[in-house]
Amino acid sequence: MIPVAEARARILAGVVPLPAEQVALTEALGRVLAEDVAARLTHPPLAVSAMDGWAVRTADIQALPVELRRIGSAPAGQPFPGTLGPGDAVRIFTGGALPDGADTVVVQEDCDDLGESVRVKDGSGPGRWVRPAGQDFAAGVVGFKAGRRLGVRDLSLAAAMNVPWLKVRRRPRVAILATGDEIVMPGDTLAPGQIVSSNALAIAALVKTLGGEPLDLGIARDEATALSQALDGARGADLLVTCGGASVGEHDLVRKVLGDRGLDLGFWKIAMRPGKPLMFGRLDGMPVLGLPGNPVSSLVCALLFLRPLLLALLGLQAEPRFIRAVAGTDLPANDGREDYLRATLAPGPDGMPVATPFPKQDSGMLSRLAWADGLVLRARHAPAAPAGTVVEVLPLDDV
Ligand SMILES: Nc1nc2c(c(=O)[nH]1)N[C@H]1C(S)=C(S)[C@@H](COP(=O)(O)OP(=O)(O)OC[C@H]3O[C@@H](n4cnc5c(N)ncnc54)[C@H](O)[C@@H]3O)O[C@H]1N2
Ligand code: MOO
Repeated sequence: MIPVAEARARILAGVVPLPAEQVALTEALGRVLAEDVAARLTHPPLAVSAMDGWAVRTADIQALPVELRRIGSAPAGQPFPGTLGPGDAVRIFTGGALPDGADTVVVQEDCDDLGESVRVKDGSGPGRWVRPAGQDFAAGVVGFKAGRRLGVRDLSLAAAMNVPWLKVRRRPRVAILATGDEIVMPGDTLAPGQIVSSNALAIAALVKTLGGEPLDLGIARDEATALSQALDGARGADLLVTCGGASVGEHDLVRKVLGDRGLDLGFWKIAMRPGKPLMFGRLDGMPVLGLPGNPVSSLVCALLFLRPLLLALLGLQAEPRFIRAVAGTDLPANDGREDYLRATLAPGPDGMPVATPFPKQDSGMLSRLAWADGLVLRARHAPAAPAGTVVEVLPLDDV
């Protein structure tokens, strides 16, 4: 059994980000930028008004009230072509270009529109309610750097920068194979002894959440030919994930079948709970992760190994991010397997959350995983720790 950190290091060794592809802005949400994005224009392109009102010269509004001559108007998109001279005013609207000669805007609430003229009753110095050209960004300014996962606000900025297409990392294609004679699809009628496949569905959802493309290879029976045939479907994938059949029983055939197909086995079995029988290798260069069948083991392994691998393929920071919390209960001494305890998180008195592991941690109990807020990390051979001890927690709020 190798330690968790070593297993992850071996999985990530030599992984390079996938090639880039170009997508329309409308398809870019959640994708990871492969190159810096620079503004293709200056915003605002010229000085514009921030309010509906009147564009005037500060020199003309020193003594108030004052009546100024209306010489035109400047709605957004239709700049006033002339220049303001002494005593002139131009009706202006939010987003309208500030006319030449004007240096300030007075909001319409502080003016009386008299038709041919305007009475200005209040107003302040130069630049008031004026958005200078380039206040937001100038052409050529880098809005985002390569390696950023694009969110809703980023799409808005890219659009404003007049960038209608973006170079992003190709989505990792992940073939997912569930195995087991007893496994049926959710919604199927169950014969005695059968159970519903929860793993493959969850793994596919995780892959999608991370920006990958799951490829469902279905459920293979515990039989070498069936397994081997199902594995044919992984051709062209960037990564193969199997669920179940990873342990030592005589029905646990995955490793053998993969071996017959030429798997270059990296490791099998790690010092971790849940997830001991995790397997990793390469099949014609394609990484293969053999997840244990127990549903909790499968998902926890996916979070600690599959997620980093997918992130690395997308060129993102791959190491899991832990937060600190205080233990809500006494923690017993740990054995030689790094332990990940499903726990609730509650606000603590000094700002640090309190992590309270569920009393029972069997790796078949998905309910506790779904109800947990985080996984409390217990190092190998960690001594007993009383409630209140600071612990590391892998948050589950994003999965
Ligand atoms: N003698 C030993 N037995 C076991 C060991 C061991 O070291 N010695 N390791 C245990 C550990 S730890 C784990 S984890 C499991 C993993 O076993 P497998 O990967 O071979 O998984 P299966 O035997 O196929 O299934 C285990 C369990 O999970 C259920 N399962 C399988 N696939 C799915 C699925 N897609 N969705 C939901 N549930 C699934 C399956 O029905 C079993 O109940 O081995 C221990 N045994
Ligand atoms: O690793 Mo197993 O996941 O302990 O049940």
